[in-house]
Amino acid sequence: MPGLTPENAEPLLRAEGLYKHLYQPSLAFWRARQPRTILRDIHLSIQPGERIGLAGVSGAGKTTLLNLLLALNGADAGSITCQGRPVRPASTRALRWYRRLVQYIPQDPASSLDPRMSVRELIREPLVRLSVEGHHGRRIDEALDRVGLDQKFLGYRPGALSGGQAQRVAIARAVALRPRLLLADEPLSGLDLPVRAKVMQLFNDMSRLDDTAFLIISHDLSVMPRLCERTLILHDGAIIEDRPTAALFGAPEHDHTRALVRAAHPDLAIMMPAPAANASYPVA
Ligand SMILES: Nc1ncnc2c1ncn2[C@@H]1O[C@H](COP(=O)(O)OP(=O)(O)OP(=O)(O)O)[C@@H](O)[C@H]1O
Repeated sequence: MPGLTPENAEPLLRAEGLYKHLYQPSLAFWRARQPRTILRDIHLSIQPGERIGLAGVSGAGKTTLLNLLLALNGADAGSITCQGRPVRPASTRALRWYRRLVQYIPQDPASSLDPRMSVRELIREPLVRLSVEGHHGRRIDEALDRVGLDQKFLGYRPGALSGGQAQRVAIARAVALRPRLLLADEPLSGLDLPVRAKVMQLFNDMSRLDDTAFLIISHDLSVMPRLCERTLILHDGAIIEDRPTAALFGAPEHDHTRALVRAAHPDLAIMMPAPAANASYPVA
């Protein structure tokens, strides 16, 4: 029997053959409702510590896929497993173990954080909701420290935070649960350059030091070389590329990817090193 190597080890998260259809009412009442396929035959596997980018233009299906991976919606076909266990939208209780392993960092946290709660309450809330045992105060201090925010912010409410500070509170909420995978939706958008650099450094450290995996979703391909070793391109509901980021930027296989690379940075393609089978891209 072969040993358990990274190649044959069960990934942290595996999606196989996912389909999602949308049933739109037909304008002609005598015709049956016509399903529209939003996601088609999605295969995806995420190993511990991997940083993967998922890019695609508006309407490509990123949010729909994210909602399946977060078990907020069910797929019409295919399966998702986490550490070998099936993941299905079910009761909150049944999903508790999954929510502790897989956390979400929302786009635009400034507007998604409850304005009535202090930073301390915001970070504690998921620990209570998911019945995390142990000393919550210690976890809150640790999470705040991890995202580089001073303890004085614990008493602040979201209205008193800058965009970058709110983003870090949103990350601290997820980090306090010590998740194995973070799904981050446009995590750098709206941040100024120094804060962007801090968030990128944090993600990099978490993947290297704690083996936390990341799936970073963005319509902007230019974030991928800075953050992700592997990049997936979603186009019209299908993954058309899944390759090491440097290889993808060095020699995009699809016209659609070429257009995305050009839009991300006109000079980026020629700045990239030649693609190699095991290429990885240095994170700034
Ligand atoms: N509830 C819905 N009703 C009608 N169409 C929908 C619905 N949800 C998704 N769609 C359609 O499914 C497709 C994929 O949408 P989705 O929101 O997943 O794309 P996206 O890549 O996340 O786009 P964006 O970057 O703009 O958020 C789009 O064509 C969208 O119009």
